[in-house]
Amino acid sequence: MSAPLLEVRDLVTHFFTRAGVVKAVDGISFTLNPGEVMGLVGESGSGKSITGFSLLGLVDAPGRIVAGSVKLNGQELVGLPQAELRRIRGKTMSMVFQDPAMTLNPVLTVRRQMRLALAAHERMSDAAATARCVDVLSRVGIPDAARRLDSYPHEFSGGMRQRVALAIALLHRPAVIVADEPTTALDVSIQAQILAEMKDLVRDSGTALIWISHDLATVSSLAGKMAVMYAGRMVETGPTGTVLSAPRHHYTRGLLDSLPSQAEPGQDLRQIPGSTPSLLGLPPGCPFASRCPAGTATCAQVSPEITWEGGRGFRCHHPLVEALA
Ligand SMILES: Nc1ncnc2c1ncn2[C@@H]1O[C@H](COP(=O)(O)OP(=O)(O)OP(=O)(O)O)[C@@H](O)[C@H]1O
Repeated sequence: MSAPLLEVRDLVTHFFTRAGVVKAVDGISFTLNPGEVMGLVGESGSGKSITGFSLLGLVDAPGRIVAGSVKLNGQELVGLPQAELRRIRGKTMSMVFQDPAMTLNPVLTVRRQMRLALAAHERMSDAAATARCVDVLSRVGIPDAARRLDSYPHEFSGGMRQRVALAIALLHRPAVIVADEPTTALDVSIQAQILAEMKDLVRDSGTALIWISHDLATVSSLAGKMAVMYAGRMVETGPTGTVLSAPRHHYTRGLLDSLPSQAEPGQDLRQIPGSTPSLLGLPPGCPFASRCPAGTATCAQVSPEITWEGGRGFRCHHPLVEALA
């Protein structure tokens, strides 16, 4: 069997702060093949964004990758000099952020920024560059793209701005896109449109997509497989339908129980009791132990290794066995 497009093994990223070591990403492993979409879910602060940044070599001091491997088309990215990572970023692997302002420069027209992004990796005639820009803008749902090229970011609505940022990420037809909550700040109807467009893009281009979100509904509609993060760790992973219908980890179950559709009409949503632990002083065992309905003394003391069963994996001493009703 050929090597996966992206292979992440035991990735660990820490921030070395005055207050101590923040274990933001603590042993993430997954593979991704062309055309696959993986959802990365978890509560705020669970390490989703830092995982995405780590893949692209975008973690700045006081943070750094301290262990693990990220292989893209078989090439190890961890430890590559920044100059080489820049050659890969935007070209073979690109990132879309929650806030399009992270990508877009407010004082440059869209044409100018796209031209600069193209020039970073390819020499092209003006005519060829314009054709490429119009093509990607049209593909992400920007009407009248040739005319809109000469607009500034503020002349677009929020949804259209995010589409422009997405178009820039797509300019070089990357093999992998890491999308960090790109629709979270948008209206629900615009979210649904962009999700539909992302599905088409992945289907038509074979691009692999990592879709970072705290929203299980978007992940369920877009991603064939998913990973659930808790306190920097990947606590469960597998095909999305299987994980959501028969979670093995109690945290995944808790997330599902807190969805509106799971609540009895007229009742408050069930929240997972307790709060997420500080990543500065994680307990020795399972970080979810103190909130877990099945937590035992062993769970508090011994960190569970990941158990792989078929295409899915989970880190739990007392995994759930029954599918959800
Ligand atoms: N520069 C930094 N210095 C210290 N700690 C940091 C730094 N950046 C991030 N962290 C820590 O890393 C942890 C993971 O952050 P991350 O942004 O990946 O979470 P997230 O799951 O993406 O959350 P959200 O959904 O809110 O974006 C957080 O607890 C945060 O405190």
